[in-house]
Amino acid sequence: MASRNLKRFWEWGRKIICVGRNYADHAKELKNAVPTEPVLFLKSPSAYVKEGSPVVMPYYCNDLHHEVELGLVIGKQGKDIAQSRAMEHVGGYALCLDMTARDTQDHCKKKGLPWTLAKAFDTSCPVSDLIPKEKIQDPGNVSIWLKVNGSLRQEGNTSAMIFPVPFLISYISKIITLEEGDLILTGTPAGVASVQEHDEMEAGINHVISMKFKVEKQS
Ligand SMILES: O=C([O-])CC(=O)C(=O)O
Ligand SMILES: [Mg+2]
Repeated sequence: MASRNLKRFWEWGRKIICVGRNYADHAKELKNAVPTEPVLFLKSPSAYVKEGSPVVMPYYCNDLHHEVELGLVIGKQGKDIAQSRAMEHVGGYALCLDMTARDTQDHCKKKGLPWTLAKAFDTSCPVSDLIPKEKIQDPGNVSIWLKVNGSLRQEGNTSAMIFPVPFLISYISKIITLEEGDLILTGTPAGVASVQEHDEMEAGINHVISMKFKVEKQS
């Protein structure tokens, strides 16, 4: 039994584990090779932001990108989880944005540096409310979309993931123990692009949830 209510998982201060390049169309649009193993990175728990508060572009960033992603909220602790049991560890879902300082990431890639400044800054992880597990019958067939100022920028289906959800949970849990309240971001489909100060991003999962966030610049 959960000791706390998973409904406010973003307040738990737990890990945010992100999968990169999990859609071939997105890997290609950024001229990255399609991976043969998952690409993993972390966000800080202070990256969480909820509807009503803005996404704040860091002072060193001049090219902030949106990435809409399906999030898996872990409901049960586990290590070395078999793929066949992976879904038992999912307590629910969340719609997430993996906000990325793309210019900073390009710099880090060229210099062989970690992506922390590009990916883990405060407000880099806008999240929806918890989506109850039963509202998503199959995490391998979910349509996600994102608009900026009303124009559609990203539209994808999780069926296009290179590494599907049970594989990701099993793979990650061999390396990092999954705990209740952790969040896994499963990667973004194609269409990532820049947002500017005062832009409004709206993202959704058809018939399930939608959310809006304004962009501000750090002073
Ligand atoms: O920054 C990137 O392109 C990697 C990533 O997060 C994703 O594919 O979702
Ligand atoms: Mg991403």
